[in-house]
Amino acid sequence: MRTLKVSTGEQTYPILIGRDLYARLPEWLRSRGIGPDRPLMLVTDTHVGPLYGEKVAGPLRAAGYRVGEASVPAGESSKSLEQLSRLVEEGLRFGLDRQGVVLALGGGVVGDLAGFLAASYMRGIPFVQLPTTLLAHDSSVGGKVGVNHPLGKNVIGAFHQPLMVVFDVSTLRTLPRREVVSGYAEVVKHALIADASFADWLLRNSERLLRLEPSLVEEAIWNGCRIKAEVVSQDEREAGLRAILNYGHTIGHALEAASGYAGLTHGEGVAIGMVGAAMLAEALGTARDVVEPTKRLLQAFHLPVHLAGEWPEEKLLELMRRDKKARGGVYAFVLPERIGSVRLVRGIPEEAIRRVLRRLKSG
Ligand SMILES: NC(=O)c1ccc[n+]([C@@H]2O[C@H](COP(=O)([O-])OP(=O)(O)OC[C@H]3O[C@@H](n4cnc5c(N)ncnc54)[C@H](O)[C@@H]3O)[C@@H](O)[C@H]2O)c1
Ligand SMILES: O=C(O)C(=O)C[C@@H](O)[C@H](O)[C@H](O)COP(=O)(O)O
Ligand SMILES: [Zn+2]
Repeated sequence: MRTLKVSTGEQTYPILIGRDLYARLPEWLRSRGIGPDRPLMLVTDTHVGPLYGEKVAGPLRAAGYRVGEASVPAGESSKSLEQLSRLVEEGLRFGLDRQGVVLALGGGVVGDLAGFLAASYMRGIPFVQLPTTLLAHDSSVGGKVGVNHPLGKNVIGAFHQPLMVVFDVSTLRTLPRREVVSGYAEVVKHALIADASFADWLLRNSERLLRLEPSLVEEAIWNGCRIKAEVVSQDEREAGLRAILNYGHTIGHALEAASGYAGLTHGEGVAIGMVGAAMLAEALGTARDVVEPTKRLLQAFHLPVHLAGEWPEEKLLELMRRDKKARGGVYAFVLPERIGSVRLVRGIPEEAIRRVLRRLKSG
């Protein structure tokens, strides 16, 4: 098992990465001060629950914990106020009180939704992240929790750090191929923003990583979590530095919202968004030779690098003006300086973004 730590001003919590870890949850919960007198509510989705729900709940019940279970429909549309409200109802019926703890078992959708449940339920109770997708190496770390709104991605949410992150990588065996590919977008993002040698390593090992060779996948997840943990530990609430984790997300989030959270996965949107940001940097003259290496790395993981189909330009621009990094409707993008380094740039001219959107469409 590999471990990492996230240290914000107020708390420090562990990230545990390894195989067949759920049997040790009772021991780790107790070490974090959560004994069997505390009610636990396991939140999962309709794909993950039948596969791994019992693997999590079984050892906890055997150790004397009372475990309630709630499941949401699999997919991005469950990151909604409606599902949040349903989970609150399930929590109340189960008897989840202020001593309670939420266990988020699933990908980023469950992690963000159940995390926001924990952040808001009775004004805040603890939660544990149990990620089951590759992409969730990102979403389970750092405490950004929330739900979507038709007019903007993640616009209802909070910062609420988990008690711990337990990433049992054995769960990745059942992940559909499209979600494996999608998850690598955020791994690639972590390399592109902070670690050029990790980017080289990813390029050299892409085929083995796509085949989910266990030791390599663990190495990739560990490195992605390491980079994320370092950034979050320096700037928990995105006062400055943390914005670099949003590389590729100005365009990516606009694409997700414009498609009604149904057209493409988060990772696919981020992949296209990173190519767009690299194009923007080259067009504005703030970086050279970033588009081709970015595309090469994404394509090595079979990720999309251009926009297929019809996309409403005006709507995308409107969504980007409302992006959380924007101020007063002025566009803000995280742009590459070179492979392994990015920075937040405000005041991007609209015409430059239009040209990039057209270039992304033309392939
Ligand atoms: N909070 C953050 O910092 C952060 C970071 C990155 C992404 N996100 C959010 O994460 C979400 C995307 O997460 P995701 O890509 O994990 O999607 P997801 O949670 O929808 O999971 C993808 C699909 O895989 C299924 N699945 C999950 N684990 C499985 C397993 N082990 N075996 C079989 N099927 C499994 C799910 O049921 C779902 O159908 C987005 O909403 C995005 O905004 C948040
Ligand atoms: O943790 C962060 O900070 C990130 O930006 C990580 C992103 O990968 C993630 O998608 C996050 O949810 C986006 O945050 P948002 O504030 O742009 O909604
Ligand atoms: Zn993301």
